Amino acid sequence: MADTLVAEQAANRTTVQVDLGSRSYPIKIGRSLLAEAGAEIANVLPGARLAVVTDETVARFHLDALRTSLDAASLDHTVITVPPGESTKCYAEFERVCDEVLAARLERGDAVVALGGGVVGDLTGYVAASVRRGMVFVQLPTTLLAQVDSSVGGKTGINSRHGKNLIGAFHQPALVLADTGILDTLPMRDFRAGYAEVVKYGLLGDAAFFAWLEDNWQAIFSGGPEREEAVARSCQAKADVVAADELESGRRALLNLGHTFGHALEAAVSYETSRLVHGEGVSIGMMLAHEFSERLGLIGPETVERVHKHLSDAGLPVKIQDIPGQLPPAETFLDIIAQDKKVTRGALTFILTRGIGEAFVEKGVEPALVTDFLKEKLVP
Ligand SMILES: O=C(O)C(=O)C[C@@H](O)[C@H](O)[C@H](O)COP(=O)(O)O
Repeated sequence: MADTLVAEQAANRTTVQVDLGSRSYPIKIGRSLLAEAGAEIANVLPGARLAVVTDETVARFHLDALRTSLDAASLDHTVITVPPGESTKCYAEFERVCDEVLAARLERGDAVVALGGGVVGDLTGYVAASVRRGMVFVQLPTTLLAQVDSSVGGKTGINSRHGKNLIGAFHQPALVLADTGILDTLPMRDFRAGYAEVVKYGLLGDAAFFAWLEDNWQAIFSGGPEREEAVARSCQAKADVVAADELESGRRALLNLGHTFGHALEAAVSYETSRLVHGEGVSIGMMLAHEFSERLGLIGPETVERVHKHLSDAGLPVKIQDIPGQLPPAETFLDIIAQDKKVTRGALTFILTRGIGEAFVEKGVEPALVTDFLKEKLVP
């Protein structure tokens, strides 16, 4: 997966390039990048005006630093603040942010800038994709999850009452700046949740990376240089997949490992982040994908056990019972899964695996098999 590595190392910075022809863009990774955001953005978008979208929590910690940097680069900007949490990915906030961008009279060639985690990035990207039929989009991800996954690849969108991310567009950013220094102050629950997406890259296509994570996860958590390496390797893995299949007509679906079950779990708790955040859903979802693969005779118990051990060593939830409170029956999960974007002509699609690093896309999975499996997994 890393054979097209195009990373430049300079002054403890790494640049991973997402190669998409005229829509190619760099992901810059390293400490203190937020303080340089003004200069970086001015370099890519000279003279642009900006709408910075952020949430109230991120604004409290990081907005001043960004504004100082934008002012120093003479970048005229307005700030739009949204509430924190998954419920912000909704029609009402989408409408409000679009209207505020228009009220600020930004032009198509001006930029909408996401300062925040996955929720802010997904919502802001969809605003950027929609206002004036497509404005320039810049990602300043402030969580591990956003730095290794959601800020890269151009999936933008909001949730619907019918499911997660069901309304959206592919709209690539022009620039991603991942300031890894910000992760020092990220709450541990959010760091862990982001780590689930890091593990995903190993599980889906890079057994050596998974083994490296088994050896180095503590250094990643404690902020050693392994952290930057994990972010860069994750971004490179994602960049390779996205460059090969931008619009998810095939291989990109591998990035959805753990997400079919995970999204259903998030919907089942009505996106209440006190019960489950996205990365936790992905962790349980990846376990379920491995257990389901075992059920289908694709892998043995030792593989399931290895994945279970690593995720639980890292403090991530690994079973449905780790989610507090009541959950709906298996049939309700099936209804949610039937709305998944990977469903083709009514056939359920899952990302399954033949081993660590050997995930594959399986179309036409028998619904009864999934229901029976979930019934068992839901037993308290
Ligand atoms: O970028 C992708 O492609 C992914 O599937 C990455 C996922 O980790 C991410 O959560 C994505 O937003 C989920 O996509 P969706 O199409 O299942 O909504």
